[in-house]
Amino acid sequence: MTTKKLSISSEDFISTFQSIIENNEDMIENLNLDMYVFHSDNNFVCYYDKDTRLISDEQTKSAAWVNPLINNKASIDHIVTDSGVKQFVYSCPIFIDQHSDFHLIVPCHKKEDELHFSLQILADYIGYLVVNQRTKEDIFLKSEYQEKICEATSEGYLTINKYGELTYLNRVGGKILDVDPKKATGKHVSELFDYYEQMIEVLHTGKGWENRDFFISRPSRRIQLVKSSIPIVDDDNQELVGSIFIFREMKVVRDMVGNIVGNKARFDFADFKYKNSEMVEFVELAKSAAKTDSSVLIESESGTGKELIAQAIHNHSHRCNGPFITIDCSSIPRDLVESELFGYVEGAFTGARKNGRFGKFELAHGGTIFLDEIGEMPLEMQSKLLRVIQSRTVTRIGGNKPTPINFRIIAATNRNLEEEIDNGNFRLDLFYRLNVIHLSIPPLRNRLEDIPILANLFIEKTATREGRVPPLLTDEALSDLKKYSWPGNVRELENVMERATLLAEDIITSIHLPKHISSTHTITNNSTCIQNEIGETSMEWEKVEHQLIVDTLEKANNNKSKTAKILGISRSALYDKLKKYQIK
Ligand SMILES: Nc1ncnc2c1ncn2[C@@H]1O[C@H](COP(=O)(O)OP(=O)(O)OP(=O)(O)O)[C@@H](O)[C@H]1O
Repeated sequence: MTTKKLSISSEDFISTFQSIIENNEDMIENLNLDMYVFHSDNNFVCYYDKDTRLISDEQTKSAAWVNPLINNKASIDHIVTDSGVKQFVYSCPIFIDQHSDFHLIVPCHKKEDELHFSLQILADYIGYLVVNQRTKEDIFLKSEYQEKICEATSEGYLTINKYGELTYLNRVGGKILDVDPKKATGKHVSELFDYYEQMIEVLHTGKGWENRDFFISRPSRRIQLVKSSIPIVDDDNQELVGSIFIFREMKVVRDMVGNIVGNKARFDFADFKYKNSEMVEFVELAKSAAKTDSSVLIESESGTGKELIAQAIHNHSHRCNGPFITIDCSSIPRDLVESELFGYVEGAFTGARKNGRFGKFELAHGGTIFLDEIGEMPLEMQSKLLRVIQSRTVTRIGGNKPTPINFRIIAATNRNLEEEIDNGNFRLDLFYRLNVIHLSIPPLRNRLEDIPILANLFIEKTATREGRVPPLLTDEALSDLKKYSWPGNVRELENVMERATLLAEDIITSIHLPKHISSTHTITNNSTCIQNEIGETSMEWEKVEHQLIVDTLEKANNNKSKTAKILGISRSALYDKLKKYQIK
């Protein structure tokens, strides 16, 4: 085994030498000798003057005579000093971790084996103290570093010894567990925590675990923790000496996940544009719904702004700082709905992730859960959802512990749920639970006065995105927009205006609108001619758009959210386009 060489400076050496002199005054006085210390590279380190009893690191006396004495062996030599005096010199290597970095050189008038023996003991003692001092400093520094790291982290750290006694708890840990680290240290975990059995289990099995979740009862509250445990084994005898526990509050983990996944509501009521009096009433009702914590059911046609209103309600409610979790019940594969909503524990089914997974309900803790297209939810899931709403708890698939969740539900559908109930597709009891506050957004065809404001909003949005001046919407085009029935509501208008803005230069006229909306082709020969021209231009545009979508999809590895983001359109707009161009 190679010994690691301890690096030690002359300054450190002198300070250790100094403390030996001070602490062993009698012995040093008895020796009554001047002492030199040299480094193995023949450099002078320090000198102890027996008369003044001081150590000096200034080479006041020439010591060239000492050079031949510096070697790894203890020796006694009869030499002539620089001043011409003949004397014996004892040379004793000072071993520091088996390396003789320093040498104790002691001139003396007569040769005494016993004295040489005592000096070698002194040299060994110096070596021992230097190592000891350095090790103590290293250990101190290491534990200081470790403590500083543990205190600076946002996670809770706790250590127990092999007897199950708490040996360390950091400040964050103390706060999470509602325990004073100073008072708790030294106590057995069974006196401190109600989940101590899992902690002791690590000491019995010697096996740690990662990211398990726990519920613990504290005097003031019940909290859910995510915890990992690392057993500590003594390298020398392979004995288990304790365990470290690292933990976080689940709430913090959820917030973190939420921030990464982007579970935030973006829209506010100010983003909702309208003029129509029915809409004024609707928004007032939605605003008062925001002040309550009751479930809301929004039943409206597709594209009317249900999600926008759900986000605005959340942002206007006392839950505005909590997560806003959207679940699109129509897009989750049937057999994945349960795990998406409620999560699962490790080993719940083949292919289940190690350590299990959160469900969307858990992620919504403290916030709002938006169940979009609730009418598409499979019947068997409806009863599970009802249970969750009633009990306000979620049990992960394969688990047996219900987790209390604080959430508010806003559900939306473009189906007529009462009809679905009559047809046996929707549970009446779930409908009652969801329909505490009922909201319905009027379809766009019933609020023509909203068309100009919305059309201009979308023209501006597209032009800004393209870095252009927004084109002017002509009365002719506006009149066409008002005549159309808008089955796809505001979303359809948004797409039409986006397309028109891209096709037009300074003004948007009828010719920039899709054939089924535009009146141009029915008016004059001249217009028909223009229509034909524009028809070709539109076809050109569609070709370009088609290719653009295909290329972007390829770039985004067929990830639709990413593709929609790159193209600067909503996911649903992308789906519409995929359908339109029959892109699989
Ligand atoms: N009054 C409005 N003011 C501004 N934008 C609106 C308004 N209504 C709808 N929108 C916009 O229309 C688009 C469709 O809205 P949203 O997705 O909320 O509709 P939806 O009713 O949830 O649709 P679906 O039923 O298909 O899920 C969004 O881009 C939204 O911002």
